[in-house]
Amino acid sequence: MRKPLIIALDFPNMEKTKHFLDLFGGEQLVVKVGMELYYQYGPGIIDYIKEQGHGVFLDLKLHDIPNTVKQAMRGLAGLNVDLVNVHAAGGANMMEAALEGLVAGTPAGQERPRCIAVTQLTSTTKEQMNEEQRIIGSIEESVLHYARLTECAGLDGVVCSTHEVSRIHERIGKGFLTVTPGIRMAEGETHDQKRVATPEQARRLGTDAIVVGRSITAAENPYQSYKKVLEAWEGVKI
Ligand SMILES: O=c1ccn([C@@H]2O[C@H](COP(=O)(O)O)[C@@H](O)[C@H]2O)c(=O)[nH]1
Repeated sequence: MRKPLIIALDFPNMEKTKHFLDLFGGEQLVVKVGMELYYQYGPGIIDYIKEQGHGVFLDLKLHDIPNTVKQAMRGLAGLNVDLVNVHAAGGANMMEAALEGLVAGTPAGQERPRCIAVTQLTSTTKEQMNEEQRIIGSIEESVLHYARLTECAGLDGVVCSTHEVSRIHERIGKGFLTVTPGIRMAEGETHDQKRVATPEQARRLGTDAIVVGRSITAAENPYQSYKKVLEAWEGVKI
């Protein structure tokens, strides 16, 4: 099965989003809708993207008390998205509640969206984690801890950086999804990302899906950049 390249649609408005998607003609994509678009347009933006036939990862990173997250997930389950997420730092009870909400809100006959948890953001360094979050040890230890917690809560996988993928697969198993942002071409600018990797590294380390934003969306020719990242990710000439 083809492993997804998820394009992060971090655009300021609907017009720019539509213009970007039009560049791909009829090609079926998997895209990520985050806070920037969803907080402005709500379910309407999801309906529009689904109508175009694209898969959707709704990246809202829920983090609140269990009951609030449960009820929010119940609502999101009705949007027919493929993947949603929470912050693992919200704890096991919150993650279990998220799953309960998703199961309860999924319309009969539809598959429930898969649910993953953010471990340590790819913009976080070890120093920040140690000093600001007061979590001791290495990033890898913290990510692994959150991944185990996520698995125990019954979720489908995690968001992490490419560099933690092999340890997670080794400890938890290959069926546990690893979705990795922080993807950059070797020559690319890293922006605010700290734990970055190239698409080739992600493929070699066994990542299940990569999330790519600015390397494609901010490129002069987004379609050409998409093809370049896809070739590197899939390891074949397209
Ligand atoms: O740890 C995380 C979790 C989520 N993201 C999201 O992925 C994209 C990355 O965009 P780039 O432009 O390729 O940096 C963005 O939407 C983030 O919200 C992440 O980067 N790291």
